[in-house]
Amino acid sequence: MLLLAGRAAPASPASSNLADLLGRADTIKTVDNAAFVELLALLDKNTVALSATQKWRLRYLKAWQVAYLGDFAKARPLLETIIRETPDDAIRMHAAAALVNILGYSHQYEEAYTRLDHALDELPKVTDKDARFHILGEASQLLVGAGQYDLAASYADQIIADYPSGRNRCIGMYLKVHADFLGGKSAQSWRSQAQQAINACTQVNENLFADATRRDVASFAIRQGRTVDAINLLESHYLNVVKYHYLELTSEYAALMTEAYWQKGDTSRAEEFALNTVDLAQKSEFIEPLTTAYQLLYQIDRQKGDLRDALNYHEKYMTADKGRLDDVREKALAYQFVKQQVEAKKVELDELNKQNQILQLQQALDHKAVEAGRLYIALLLTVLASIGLWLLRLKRSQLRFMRLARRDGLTGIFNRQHFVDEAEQTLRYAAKSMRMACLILIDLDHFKLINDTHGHTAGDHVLRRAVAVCQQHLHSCDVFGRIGGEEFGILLPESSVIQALERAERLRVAISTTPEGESQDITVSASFGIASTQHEGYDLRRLLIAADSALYRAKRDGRNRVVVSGPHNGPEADRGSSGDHAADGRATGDPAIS
Ligand SMILES: Nc1nc2c(ncn2[C@@H]2O[C@H](COP(=O)(O)OP(=O)(O)OP(=O)(O)O)[C@@H](O)[C@H]2O)c(=O)[nH]1
Repeated sequence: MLLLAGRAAPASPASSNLADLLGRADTIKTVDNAAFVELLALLDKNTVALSATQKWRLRYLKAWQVAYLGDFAKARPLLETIIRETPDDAIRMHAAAALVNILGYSHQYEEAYTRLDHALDELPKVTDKDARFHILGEASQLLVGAGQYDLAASYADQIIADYPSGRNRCIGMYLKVHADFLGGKSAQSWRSQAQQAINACTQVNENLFADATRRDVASFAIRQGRTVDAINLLESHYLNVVKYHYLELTSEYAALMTEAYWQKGDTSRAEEFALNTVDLAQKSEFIEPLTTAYQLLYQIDRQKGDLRDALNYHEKYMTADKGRLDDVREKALAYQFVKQQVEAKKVELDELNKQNQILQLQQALDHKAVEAGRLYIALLLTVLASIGLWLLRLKRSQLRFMRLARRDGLTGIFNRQHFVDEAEQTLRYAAKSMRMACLILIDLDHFKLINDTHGHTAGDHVLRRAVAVCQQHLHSCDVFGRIGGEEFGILLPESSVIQALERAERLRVAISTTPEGESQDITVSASFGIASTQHEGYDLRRLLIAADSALYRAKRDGRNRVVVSGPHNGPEADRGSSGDHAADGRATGDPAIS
């Protein structure tokens, strides 16, 4: 893996601005590591003056330096603490990228992919372009190792999209070309893409990445059998590559030169570069160039007929190739394992989310059910209230109809039927309790004449007034009703004949007395007939007949008088023993009661 580090002018020792120093330190860490270390020491002495974020940044740079020196065991917990504790997204992303890098170097692929996955999950919220570049670059390189070339290319594409120019665009383009090359996309378009990457990197003096791209271009040429092109390209840049002291790239160049010269038939040059590759690759355990070199040394010795050496190299080749294949398999397996775990977690999370959704729906349904229940209750109460109201109205109208059915329309007192019912009930009670009762029948005198003389309305008025007068003299237990046109009945419970006679006489006087303020033109009087249970018994029919008979006699005897029915009141009796209760009353009044 290539180092994805900044490159800038060395720090000015005169700079007193700690924030600037911090920024500068970040950019020179690989270009001038010694100056970088000095800056770290300077910043470390001035930590008090640093803000919280700057302190985290300094901690990250110090951890990075530990990793850069190759002390992965020490660097790892430092980076892990930063990832866990820093509130700054960009610093966390840089630390995660550095950790992924050292985990990859240490062949701890499973953890490297897991860390990478977490960091990539967080990436959408990271706005710092450098932090995005760092993790995307590491992702692209690590995924190439797992054989995930398309994915690696897509992360490189994101870097290219983030940077329209400059160093990071060069690196993005290199990563893209490299992933596409390993992914087998070696078409004509790839060659022009590779050229563009070389140009982009040369423009910004990133010769290392330009030469790394040339490595792929040369490898591509060897694959196509364009051996001379490959040798020319490799030879013209090999010395430059050596100067980087970047052993991985140098050993790869040497291995390619071995292949190219072998393909060309230049066995001695091929052997020279193969031994060179072995020397370089052994130092740094770069297994792929080593495999290539051993394989060719075996072939060269076999061609030379040096079978013992050939066998020796073949064994080394087999061992190196096994190691290479194991490493490739390990990376691929680790990637697949992490991917599966992530998928499983996702499924688990989806399942939890679904359960959550179901719960929420359930709650919503319960809520709706409660609401519906409330609505039903409200509806029920409304229906019940309506029914109650309706029943009340029905009862009222029933009562009104009953009253109308029982009352006389003109005077408001009981009509004939109701009077009969009530009187019969009162008489039954009186009979049971052996108490006397009397029935008085009242008939207005010459009422037809009043109607004829003063009109029907005046007649109605006379009727209402006569009723009102009677009501003034009634007791609460008396039963009062209109029997016919101008005829009324009063049943007096617990009343003797004498009492009935007295009360009838009071009524007679009251009716015939014209109230003050009323016209004296209308002369009103009434005749009264009284029957008592003492003589007639408690049958209403008999009482009515007897009272009517007495009333008839009152009319016959001159009206405006009271006559009591009874044996003493017969035509003879009237004048006999009783001495005629209703003596000579005239229409003018003054009835004589004996
Ligand atoms: N204004 C009015 N007149 C009524 C009503 N009901 C009955 N009448 C009248 O009352 C009169 C009763 O007349 P009659 O039966 O001849 O008796 P009268 O004229 O009172 O004579 P005597 O009973 O013999 O004194 C009739 O002319 C009826 O039309 C009513 O509700 N209003």
